[in-house]
Amino acid sequence: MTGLQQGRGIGLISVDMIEFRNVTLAYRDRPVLRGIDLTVPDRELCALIGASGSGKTTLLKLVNRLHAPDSGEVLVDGRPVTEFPLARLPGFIGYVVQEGGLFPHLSASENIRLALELAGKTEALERRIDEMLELVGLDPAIHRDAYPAELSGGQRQRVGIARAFAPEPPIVLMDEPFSALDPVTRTSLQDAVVRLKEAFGKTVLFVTHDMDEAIRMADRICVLENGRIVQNAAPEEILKHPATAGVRRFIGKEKLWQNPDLIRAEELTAAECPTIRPDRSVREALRTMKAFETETLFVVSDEERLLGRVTAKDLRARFFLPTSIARSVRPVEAVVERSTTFEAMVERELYRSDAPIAVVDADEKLLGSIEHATFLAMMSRSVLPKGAAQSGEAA
Ligand SMILES: Nc1ncnc2c1ncn2[C@@H]1O[C@H](COP(=O)(O)OP(=O)(O)OP(=O)(O)O)[C@@H](O)[C@H]1O
Repeated sequence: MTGLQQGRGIGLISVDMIEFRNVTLAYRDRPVLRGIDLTVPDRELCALIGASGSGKTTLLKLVNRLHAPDSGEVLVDGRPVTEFPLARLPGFIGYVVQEGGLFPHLSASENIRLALELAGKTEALERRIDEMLELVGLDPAIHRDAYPAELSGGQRQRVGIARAFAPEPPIVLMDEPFSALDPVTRTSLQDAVVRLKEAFGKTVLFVTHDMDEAIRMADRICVLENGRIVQNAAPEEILKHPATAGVRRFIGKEKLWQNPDLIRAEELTAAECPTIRPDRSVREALRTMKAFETETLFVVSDEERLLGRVTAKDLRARFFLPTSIARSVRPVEAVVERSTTFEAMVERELYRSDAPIAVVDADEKLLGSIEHATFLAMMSRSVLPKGAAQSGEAA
């Protein structure tokens, strides 16, 4: 839902986009942000990532005016943030910090109610509070009257998230909200935020140190180094083509392999994939197999469309017959499109057969094949369910 449709009463806003235009900022003459140009499109989650001191938090705080740039502009929906009345910002921009940033003297429900009231919401507050607590996985009957000191770190964080999203602000800023949490709570809250963002259509700017978190949650990852953006791209692009040595180090060597949803069939496809036409003789097929040291050949039409495959075992039985291979062509069990992810291939349990996997384009033209050994090697490098990897090795 757009700002206009929500009728926030702060002008004719129709898109919830954040823009930084050539923003610079220095603390006591020490440059912290050096010419930042960044657009966070409507409804996207952008993760700001970078080493400690690279300027992430400072950049984030420019949006809700906790800092002001020395030069350049910060725009929300094309309007400088300085035009938005400070008093209305809480209803317009949600803000979550580490440990939730709750008011300690207010209960969970009072913390959320205050955010709703500041945003000018007056109706059905109690129902809204309970709904929000439930959305972040807290039981209102147990937690609504608890004070922050009576909640665990993860629960405080959940209340903080509920409070930020409760007024349905079009923009949510999150500053390392999960860094103090154990991995299980962390994952569950990461999923909760992505769910809330999708459900309410929010634009989220999210500061993190953790590349796994960024990959899991973000539509775009913006890497900061020393006050400059060195790369701003989709997680897949960052993993496959890190722009600088610094980004590469930040990602770590194995990160791509740990994200099988980002690896595509075409990247595993062997360049050399011998094929044969269906009118060729059995002898020719066997000769080709011998030359390429393979036990199977894909059969393709003159237009390179995949028709099936032949195996050496089947053909040897017909060796003395002066016939074409046409009658020995069998269907290909495993066919994937070039963009199919490795994760999807594992879900289809393609590791169970030792036949090569055919990779085709949208017109079913054969592009190449993925060897069984390549598939298994990938599985052993990836963090896939152990059972899957083991049964693959046994196949
Ligand atoms: N109020 C301030 N006064 C002076 N210097 C500051 C102030 N706030 C931040 N800095 C400096 O600005 C630089 C960037 O700080 P910032 O908090 O934006 O970095 P960050 O990337 O978010 O770091 P971290 O990951 O450690 O939170 C740091 O060198 C910090 O010391």
